[in-house]
Amino acid sequence: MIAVRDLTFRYDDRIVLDDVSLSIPEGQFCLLVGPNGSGKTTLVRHLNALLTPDSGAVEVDGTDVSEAPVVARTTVGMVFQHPRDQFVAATVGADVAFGPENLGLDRAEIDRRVEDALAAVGLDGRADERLDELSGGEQARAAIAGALAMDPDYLVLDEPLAGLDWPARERVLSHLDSLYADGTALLVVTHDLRDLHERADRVVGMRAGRVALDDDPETALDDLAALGVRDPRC
Ligand SMILES: Nc1ncnc2c1ncn2[C@@H]1O[C@H](COP(=O)(O)OP(=O)(O)OP(=O)(O)O)[C@@H](O)[C@H]1O
Repeated sequence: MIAVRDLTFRYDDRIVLDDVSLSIPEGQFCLLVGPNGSGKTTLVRHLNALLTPDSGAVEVDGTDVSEAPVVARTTVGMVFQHPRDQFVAATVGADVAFGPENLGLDRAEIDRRVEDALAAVGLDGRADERLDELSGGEQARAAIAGALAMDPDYLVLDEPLAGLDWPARERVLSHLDSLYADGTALLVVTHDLRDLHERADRVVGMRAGRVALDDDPETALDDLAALGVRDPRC
């Protein structure tokens, strides 16, 4: 379980997360919604210790992530909205292999994970291409592949479908389905609930740094407009 307890965080003097408490159980498919600037990205960046709380704590499977950031980053995979920021290598294959290499896996296992992850996002056969020569959507898919190759227990995706063409979108959704079926917890930050709402177990909504909504997807529908989120049925 990911347990966020009484988390408060400021940028400079401005409170961006205000006493947030939230638990995400193993295997749950949870959507995180809310208006621009409500604190969604700031919250998820705490889940694997990319940010440190001013007060409160985040625990993953009972371990405080600030005390064990490497364990947290292995257990909680993260795909950001601007994939360029998260690449560490020049080519697609080297970047996707980077995480598994750091887990100390043997070469055959690394190669298998890279191959599977690239196939899952439709980038098979493109391992040797330079990341800076890919389109925005292809970069987004490479970033997702990087997280998939880590085989995390919890996977956080910030707007994973934005900018993807229809076949890539379908491929990513179908891969999310199989991860979920295999027991991976998914936390998807999004402004667009289409194709996600019906898959989710839960919708959490943020407003001004606080949790303003936490409900099952059907019940949450009535409260989406108040959070500036479009009803996926419209
Ligand atoms: N590096 C930073 N330095 C200072 N303020 C920041 C920084 N990053 C975010 N903020 C501020 O923190 C607040 C919350 O930002 P955050 O990115 O968490 O919101 P969000 O809900 O993810 O928004 P969006 O839907 O636009 O992605 C915003 O007001 C933003 O301006």
